[in-house]
Amino acid sequence: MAVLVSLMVIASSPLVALLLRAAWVTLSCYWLTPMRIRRAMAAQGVRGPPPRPLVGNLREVSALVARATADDMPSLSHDIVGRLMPHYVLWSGTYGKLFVYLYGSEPRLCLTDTALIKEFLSSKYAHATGKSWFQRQGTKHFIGGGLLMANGARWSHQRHVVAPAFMADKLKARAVGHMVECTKQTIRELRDASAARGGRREVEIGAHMTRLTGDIISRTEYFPSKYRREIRRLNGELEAVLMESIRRSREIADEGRTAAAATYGRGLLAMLLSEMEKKKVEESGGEFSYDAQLVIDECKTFFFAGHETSALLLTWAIMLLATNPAWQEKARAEVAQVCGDEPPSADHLSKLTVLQMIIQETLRLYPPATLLPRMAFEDIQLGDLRLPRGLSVWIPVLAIHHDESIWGPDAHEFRPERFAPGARRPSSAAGAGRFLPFAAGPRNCVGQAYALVEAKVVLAMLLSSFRFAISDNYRHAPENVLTLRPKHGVPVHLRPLRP
Ligand code: HEM
Repeated sequence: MAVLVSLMVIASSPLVALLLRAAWVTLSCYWLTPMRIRRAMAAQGVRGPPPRPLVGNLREVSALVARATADDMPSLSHDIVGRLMPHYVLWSGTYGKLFVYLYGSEPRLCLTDTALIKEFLSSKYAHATGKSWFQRQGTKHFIGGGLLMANGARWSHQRHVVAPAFMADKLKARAVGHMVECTKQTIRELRDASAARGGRREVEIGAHMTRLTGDIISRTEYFPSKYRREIRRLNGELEAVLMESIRRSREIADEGRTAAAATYGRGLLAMLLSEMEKKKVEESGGEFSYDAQLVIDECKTFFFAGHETSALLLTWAIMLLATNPAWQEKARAEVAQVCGDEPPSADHLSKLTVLQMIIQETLRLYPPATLLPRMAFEDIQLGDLRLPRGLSVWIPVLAIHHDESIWGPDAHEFRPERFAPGARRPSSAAGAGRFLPFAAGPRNCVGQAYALVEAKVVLAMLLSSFRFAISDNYRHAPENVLTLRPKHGVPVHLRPLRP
């Protein structure tokens, strides 16, 4: 009795109460809630590996991935799921394709059923799902409140503002010309680089594609020129450059009081600035408005979301063409027939169907984003499943793209003909949920049309300028560092086709 009384006295002290509360919150966040969610899934027959306190199954995931990617692949095989997602292969084999594991304290449900994926990514759950606290924390200092990590009403508002900049007709009107000009410059650099190698003519094409897509997005969206180079190292300076650019644009608009859109010009940055101006003039008093920091976050989001992913698509496509000369010739012949000696124009693009098939097949085998994560912010009924609030749903895009039960026994082979017009279309309604390089539903990639136009323009121009073959120095070692990339780059031999 005396012990109980002393405990009650101690607990009534404010400091101790605070400490007890902190301990309770920590215990609840890191163990009790994840365990409750895990039990709720187990009650529905969805199981998974037993977790450890605090780390969950994190150590196993890290150890399995480290072991699987320690060496290069022995052959140029596209069967890469076991290498990049060994935990998926292990646990889906043990517990079935629907399983739960704990990434640290975050319970994650692995979802591969294509009908359920289609429903889950539909507009029905656009506001009930989003980016988790962990994800947002990880990118907070990088892309901040930009579209990629926004949730709920803020996300809708931001998406509504930026989406028009990426409509197909706008792209055709202004982006194709920038893409052609930037690619011409890269072709000159590639000619010089391969000539300088004195006969060997080998270049690491990935580095050139990264520079090229960086140039294209910054020029298309009218980002300041300083934006274009070594963006990662310049993160702080970059903010200052953008801030200065925003300040000057606003001063000009204030002096002239001209319509903001006309003053700022066109493109993403211009649209964001005029949106900011509009809110300032209207003094909307609404819950949401763009301020300078959010404009900066949005610009950075678009640069990072649209730069690396596009470069990887181009790099993997060149690797696949360099190792499949028959498809390379077929695509080159199509470009010659459609474009003649001209650079590709907006009108040519829809006629480049072989190139389109090659791009789709590249995105299937090597999707730059291998996973789609979405957190359930409220309880969700998905088919027969009840997903409790706080559960993260992970869609393993790479595994779905390589699934033999969906794509057939040749799922790991490069066969662009599966995307031929008239072939059984994976992107058709019946196949929705199985081809997800750009996600799906209202929260899909807002830059999808831009990325596809860019890939066609660049590949068409490279194909008509060079014949490429993979170098003996190529080491096939795909790795997943946020995006799916070739660990040692892609060295190719280039043979110029025109003087
Ligand atoms: C081959 C190139 C590309 C691929 C494979 C790709 C893939 C994706 C994927 C899978 C998502 C969904 C991510 C998620 O919700 O977790 C996404 C979103 C996004 N992408 Fe792309 N992307 C590409 C190019 C681009 C380009 C060129 C831009 C911009 C110019 C862009 C801007 C964005 C933005 C802003 C989002 C967030 C959209 C939202 O949450 O509403 N992407 N992308």
